[in-house]
Amino acid sequence: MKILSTYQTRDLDEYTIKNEPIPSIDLMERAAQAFVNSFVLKYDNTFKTVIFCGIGNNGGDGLAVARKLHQLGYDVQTYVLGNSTNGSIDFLENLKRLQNQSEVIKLSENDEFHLPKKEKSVIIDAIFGSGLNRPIDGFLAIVILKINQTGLPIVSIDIASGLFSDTHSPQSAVIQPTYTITFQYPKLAFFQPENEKSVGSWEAVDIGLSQDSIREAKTKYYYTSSAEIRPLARSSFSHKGTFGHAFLVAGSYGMMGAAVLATKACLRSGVGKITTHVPKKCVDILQISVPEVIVDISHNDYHFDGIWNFTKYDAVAMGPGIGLENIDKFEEFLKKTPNKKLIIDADGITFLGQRPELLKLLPKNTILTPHPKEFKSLIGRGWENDFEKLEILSEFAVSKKIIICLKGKNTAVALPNGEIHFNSTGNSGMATAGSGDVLTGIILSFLAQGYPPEQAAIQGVYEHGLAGDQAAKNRSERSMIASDIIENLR
Ligand SMILES: NC(=O)C1=CN([C@@H]2O[C@H](COP(=O)(O)OP(=O)(O)OC[C@H]3O[C@@H](n4cnc5c(N)ncnc54)[C@H](O)[C@@H]3O)[C@@H](O)[C@H]2O)[C@@H](O)CC1
Ligand SMILES: [K+]
Repeated sequence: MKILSTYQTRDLDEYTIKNEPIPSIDLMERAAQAFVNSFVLKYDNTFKTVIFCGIGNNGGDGLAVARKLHQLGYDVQTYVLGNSTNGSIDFLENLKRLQNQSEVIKLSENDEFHLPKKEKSVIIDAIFGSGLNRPIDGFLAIVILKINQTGLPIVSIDIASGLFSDTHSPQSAVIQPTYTITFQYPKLAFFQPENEKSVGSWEAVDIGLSQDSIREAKTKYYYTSSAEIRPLARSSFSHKGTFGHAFLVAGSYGMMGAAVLATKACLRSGVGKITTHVPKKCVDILQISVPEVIVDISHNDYHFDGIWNFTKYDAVAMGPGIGLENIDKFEEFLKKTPNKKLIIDADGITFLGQRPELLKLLPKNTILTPHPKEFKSLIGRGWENDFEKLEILSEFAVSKKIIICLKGKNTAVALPNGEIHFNSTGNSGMATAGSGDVLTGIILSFLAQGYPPEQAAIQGVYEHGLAGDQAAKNRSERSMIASDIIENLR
């Protein structure tokens, strides 16, 4: 699913209005209905509903929502903030329609107002939407801070008031919603950790914007939903050679869990065969934990000490738990991999950060799977905010011609063409030791089976999160561990 900018969304709105055609007031009605359809599933009409509206089109949505909820038997209290005579055309039309049916309280600068104390209340935020063009201050900022302090659930229409859709939002008055019901597409702001409190949970509802126009819109940002996941067909005339032979370099004495988890995850993701390279004293652990693995045994008893020949394998993964003893052997390994499908994780990424000139040795489309701290060490710098981080991420993937899965909530997969694909699956239970090793195993498996590297990365991240979500359902986010993710791969 595409993630479009505010300007693109405005164009889409205009195109839809002109070409469907549909009057803009009816499009607003459709948007308000889509919001209400979702809202009523969360808050039934036993909740007192307090709606704060600005005077632009976001406020217009709020007024239409107020009317619809009133008609559904909700106890609705509607506030309009600011001078309503300056309102947008569709705002003014919706104000008229609502005032015929229900009271509207107008608030400006020095007016006293009291927020609901009733426990069973919910606030709807329709002060500003995508039209925000500067930080909120003055009277409106005070209202927003008061709303946030009520402790009541808040549902934002389209986007939290005060939050910029496409750029960094300065620390100022921003609604902190429990839930955001956004129109048609998620906004880029939703995927930035710095905005966690200004988004809450979110859902995108279809308001019927022109599909032709959406198809033509150009963007570098995408949201991976189930519709984009297309597993390769598995022929029934197959044997274990059909599904590839993976090679994994992982584990060291005391860190064998990494090798076990990555190996198992690779097998559970459909690979034909896997050979795992481990130090001599670690062989028994691996062989007993995963009888299906073929073991390639190092000369060294305890840690990674170079490998000799891996030409026969379809894809190679390097790094989980190998230790940081031998960077020279790591360099030697990279020199032997000019045409390999390759994924590098964990200690392998740390090596690249320690010796950045090695990045030149990575084959095109190599997949790296850093978490933010590892990514910082890889690029040798930090960032001022999460939007800058995305720019750096995209530029790095383009300039090095590699794929980077920057791990976290909504893991961002950056491709060599500059695109960034945000993942839609996963939960906080996956922030647990070994979870990254499982991801490496899954992506390795897909690479060995012949998935194009971009798809292996995007789909690997998606399936990893999906299995994690199932694991959290079976246990809980708190008690799940990395092995549970493997058990829930399907
Ligand atoms: N364009 C359309 O056809 C549709 C728009 N929709 C709604 O319209 C919203 C966008 O509406 P608008 O473009 O009218 O903009 P908003 O309603 O977000 O803002 C209204 C106006 O407030 C002013 N403003 C911006 N920042 C301010 C600040 N910090 N302090 C004081 N004033 C400020 C600007 O002049 C802005 O145009 C969307 O978020 C969505 O909710 C929906 O009804 C769907 C259809
Ligand atoms: K809003």
